[in-house]
Amino acid sequence: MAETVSGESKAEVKVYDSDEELAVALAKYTADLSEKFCKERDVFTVVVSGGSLIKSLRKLVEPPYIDSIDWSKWHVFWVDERVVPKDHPDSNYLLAYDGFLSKIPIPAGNVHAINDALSAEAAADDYETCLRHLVKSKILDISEESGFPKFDVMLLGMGPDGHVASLFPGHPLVHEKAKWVTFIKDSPKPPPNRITFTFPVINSSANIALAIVGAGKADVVHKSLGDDKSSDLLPVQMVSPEGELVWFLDKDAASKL
Ligand SMILES: O=C(O)[C@H](O)[C@@H](O)[C@H](O)[C@H](O)COP(=O)(O)O
Repeated sequence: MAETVSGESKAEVKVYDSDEELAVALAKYTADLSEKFCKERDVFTVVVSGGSLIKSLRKLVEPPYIDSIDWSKWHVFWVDERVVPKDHPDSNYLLAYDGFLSKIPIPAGNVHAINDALSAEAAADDYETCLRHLVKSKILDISEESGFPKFDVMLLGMGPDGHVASLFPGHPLVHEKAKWVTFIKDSPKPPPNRITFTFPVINSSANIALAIVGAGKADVVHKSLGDDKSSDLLPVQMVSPEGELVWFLDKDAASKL
């Protein structure tokens, strides 16, 4: 059973007894949104991070969801990507392919990975161009409020330092206001070269799920959801979508709340 802890913002915080229960709930959450957006828009735009999030999505590619979801309507994107070849062990594409994409009947053209032949800077520009085309073709929604693309859902992890996407604490990229996609060449988490969505894009989302497991994240979860806002905001605290934000925590990650 999930316990819902009320956060101080409009975010909903759900705590699960185990990593397994969290994975079941995250699958249902995603499948329910898929049904809603496929009905409303006839497409479903889904953004994933790398890291442990992909493991947390494992129940989505098992019955009943593997059979009930209309995968042909899905368009998949990465909130951040390491600038390495797609078959490199550090690639977020490869992680998602092995854990998720290889198991579902999604059209290859609906999987929007970066161009791994380009430099970080060029790959970021190229990915932004790809998003602009998808806005023109009405696959990707645009926020009337912000003018930035509005994804149906972002399924994100958080690092133990409070980073989300490749937006790290204290890095100037957290303040980017104009670009949709940008690049980083000095990521404190290896590998150093990455591309990342910016906060204006992240925060234009219709839905964001933050899936966080393990005791190693407990301190930062406590800081993020606690009252003490005296120091600079962590990137995860800057996640504040137009739509709904749900934190999915296992009890270890929530142990200091
Ligand atoms: O490319 C990346 O590094 C990820 O996209 C990154 O943003 C990840 O989501 C967090 O670092 C959390 O990763 P963990 O859940 O593995 O700690």
